[in-house]
Amino acid sequence: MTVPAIEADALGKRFGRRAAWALRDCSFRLPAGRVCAVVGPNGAGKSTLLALAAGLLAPTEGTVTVLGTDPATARPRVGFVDQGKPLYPQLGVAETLRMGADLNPGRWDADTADRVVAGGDLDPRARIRSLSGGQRTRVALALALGKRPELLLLDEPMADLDPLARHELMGVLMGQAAEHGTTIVMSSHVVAELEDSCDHLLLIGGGRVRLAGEIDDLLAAHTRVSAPAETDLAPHAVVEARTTGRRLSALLRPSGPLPGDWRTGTPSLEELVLSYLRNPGALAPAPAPDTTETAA
Ligand SMILES: Nc1ncnc2c1ncn2[C@@H]1O[C@H](COP(=O)(O)OP(=O)(O)OP(=O)(O)O)[C@@H](O)[C@H]1O
Repeated sequence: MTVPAIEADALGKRFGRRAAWALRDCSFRLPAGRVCAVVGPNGAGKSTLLALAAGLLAPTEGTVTVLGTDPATARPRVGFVDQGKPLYPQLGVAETLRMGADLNPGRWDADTADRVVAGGDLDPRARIRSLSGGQRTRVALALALGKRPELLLLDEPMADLDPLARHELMGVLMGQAAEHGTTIVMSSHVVAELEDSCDHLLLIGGGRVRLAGEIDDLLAAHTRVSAPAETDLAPHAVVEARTTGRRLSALLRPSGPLPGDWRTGTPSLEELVLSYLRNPGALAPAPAPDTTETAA
């Protein structure tokens, strides 16, 4: 059996005995080698989940296993770029990369780290404190990629990058995944941008996993339909339905063939995510059978 990159079982976290749960009862399994999008509204628990996987927070209940072991033990094999991109402000860019090389003897990928920094036209002598938010992100990504991690956890890595830099660095990340089989887990609010690059989805809402699985499977399991307003949608599972004038528009999980006079289409990832977020009561499909098992 292939070891999953991350496996969470009834994982929960709260910051203090009386505080609300930031994350509760989260169970999912992320196969190794995938590029996974973690999406959800502000305060949903995305950063908390990534920090738990990075071993920077301890669970209040449940467990999280990373690369087959506990997060602290896995840390040398994991790269993490926090939302705040913490770096040493007094160091220069080149010094920061040298520090990365010193901290990761034997596995430092200087070519990749240098290439990421060079793409931003950064002066190697510039102090971190003098860089813009997007330039700091570039250095933080260079540091994380230089470590050549097996698992890369990125908390909103693209948020302060300009569109060209986003495109270029997304390409670097996808290249890393394709060439080295790196598992990448990235949170983002720009769902439309994730559809082409990510192959797995983890949708978090209200501290719980609302939807998880391979994006192609999730899209194939749902259908956008348009039918006359009085149509009964049973027995199909309705995620969202709205009547506008004489038409009923809905997002369904069909439980059998649909009537031929309904107009149907496959939803985009953004439509799927928005429908689930707008309808907290909508039940997610049962998890797909585990495909990480390999024949012995
Ligand atoms: N250090 C902390 N102390 C207390 N509460 C916290 C702490 N970190 C997060 N929380 C709370 O946990 C919940 C989840 O926060 P988290 O930062 O994980 O959400 P998020 O999905 O990453 O949000 P965003 O999209 O805004 O970055 C929020 O209610 C937040 O207030």
